[in-house]
Amino acid sequence: NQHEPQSAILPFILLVIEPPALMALIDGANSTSFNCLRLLYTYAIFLSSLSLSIILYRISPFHPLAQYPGPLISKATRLWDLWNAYGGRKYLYHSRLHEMYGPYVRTGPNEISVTDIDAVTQILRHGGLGKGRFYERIGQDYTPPAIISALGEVHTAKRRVWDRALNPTAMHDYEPLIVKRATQLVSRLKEHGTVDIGCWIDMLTFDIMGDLAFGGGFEMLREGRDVNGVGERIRAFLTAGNLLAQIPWIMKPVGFIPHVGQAAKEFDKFAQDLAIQRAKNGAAGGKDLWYHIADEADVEQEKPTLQIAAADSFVAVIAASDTTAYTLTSAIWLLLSNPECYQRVQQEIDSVIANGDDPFDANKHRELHYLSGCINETLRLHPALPSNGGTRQVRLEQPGRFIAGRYFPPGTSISVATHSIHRNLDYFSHPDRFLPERWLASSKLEKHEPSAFIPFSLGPANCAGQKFAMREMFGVLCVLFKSFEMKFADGFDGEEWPESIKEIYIAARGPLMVTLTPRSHENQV
Ligand code: HEM
Repeated sequence: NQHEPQSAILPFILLVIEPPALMALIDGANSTSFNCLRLLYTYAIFLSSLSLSIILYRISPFHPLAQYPGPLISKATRLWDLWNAYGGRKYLYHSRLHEMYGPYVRTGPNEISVTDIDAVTQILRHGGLGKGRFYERIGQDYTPPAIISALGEVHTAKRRVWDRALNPTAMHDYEPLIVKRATQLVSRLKEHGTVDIGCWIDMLTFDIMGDLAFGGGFEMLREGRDVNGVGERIRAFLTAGNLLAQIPWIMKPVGFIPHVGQAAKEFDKFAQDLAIQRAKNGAAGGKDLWYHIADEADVEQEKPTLQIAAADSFVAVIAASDTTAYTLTSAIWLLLSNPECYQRVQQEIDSVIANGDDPFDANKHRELHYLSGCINETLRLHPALPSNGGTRQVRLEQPGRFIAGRYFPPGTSISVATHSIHRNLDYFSHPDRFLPERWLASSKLEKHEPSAFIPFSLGPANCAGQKFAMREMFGVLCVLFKSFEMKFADGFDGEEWPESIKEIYIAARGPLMVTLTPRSHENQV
């Protein structure tokens, strides 16, 4: 069948009962005794002939996706991508496939990976394809409905709230909290000297989101570690989600495995406890993200329950912390690996942000053209969601779709290969090189296709926190470059660092060991 099952439960029951039922049917009344070996043979023959027939159909010219090129193993089974996802390098494997086969590659029996930006725009924009089966399942099986898994009108209503929570006026309210945390980061870093800078930036972004989404309480910077294991829990959740996303219909039965089901429940309970604490203690200062998400101003017709507000606020922590921290860490790695860019960006920051200025001032950020180029170049080379999150889908119950002149039958999943698009020679000259100046008006580079730059995705479900993330990244880099001279720590092999990057839905990274020396004319934030 070209359609994957909706849930594994019915197929699983059928697979278990069909062989003995067949045996009973064939033996009929002649059966005198139960023969264990014969039952095993029947299972083996039944399951192998079923698997073989499915595989033969999938790789045959009769399959509706037969015209799309791709490796035989990917056409035959999703297990191969599951294996690649397990190693965290699936996005790199897909990039290689695109180099070999072109902009449309069959990466699963019913999945196409796309790098053609015309198609990607049509897929993600209004009226394009909805979020795929993975999002549906996490919404149904694992979490109360939160923005990331919401579909249709529910998504539109939630998005309205999120857009209000992250508009310029709201962001202005958040600034004192962010500045306070950035100042704390600088003083904590001064106590150390040589640090895993990625880890400290992670603690900064988690503390900021803890303050904004739940009124505080993470206190990672103060303690110098992830006290409540928030980051660990989130990464474990994302790692599992990333694997389940490869075969979404298996999610429900996986939830019945005691340990997994328990972990999901604990995850929910953790968010609920934080929400109860925020509802009781109030904000860490002024209006925060929770104020909007929980609709404390009573603007919406329907106020969310505590459970739903908790789920959405926890999405804020998940969506905003590791993504921003990974991008900032990558920016530092790229700048340390390109000393001339490091010098230039530091000079620019020094000339625009005077001592005592607010490094989070958006008006100042507009003058930092080269820093803006560095951040864009980081997002291009190291997108925090290398595969743009989960797949989109031509819905089973609807007719097939023509996208950029190609036909996609009902049930087709489509994966947007962001990493591959960003490094595509058709869209960017010297695509693998860190060239911040390509983003400057004076750039002479031949190929530069801004529409192929999609680190925050596109369309109605693009990143709700894009402006917030940019403001935070500009501010944190200004603070760090004003406060410290940075270099790779002695004995640390900077060149090897990209090898540590793994995709766990978002990108995760290994330690980036950096030695920090306070600058003489440091900035007071
Ligand atoms: C450099 C940092 C960031 C990057 C690269 C990034 C990227 C993305 C991408 C690619 C998506 C689409 C994911 C999908 O469809 O599954 C997304 C969704 C989202 N992001 Fe971000 N993000 C960043 C930071 C943030 C921040 C700081 C916030 C909040 C303060 C945030 C909130 C969200 C939300 C709520 C969604 C879901 C939007 C929806 O479904 O309508 N993100 N982000």
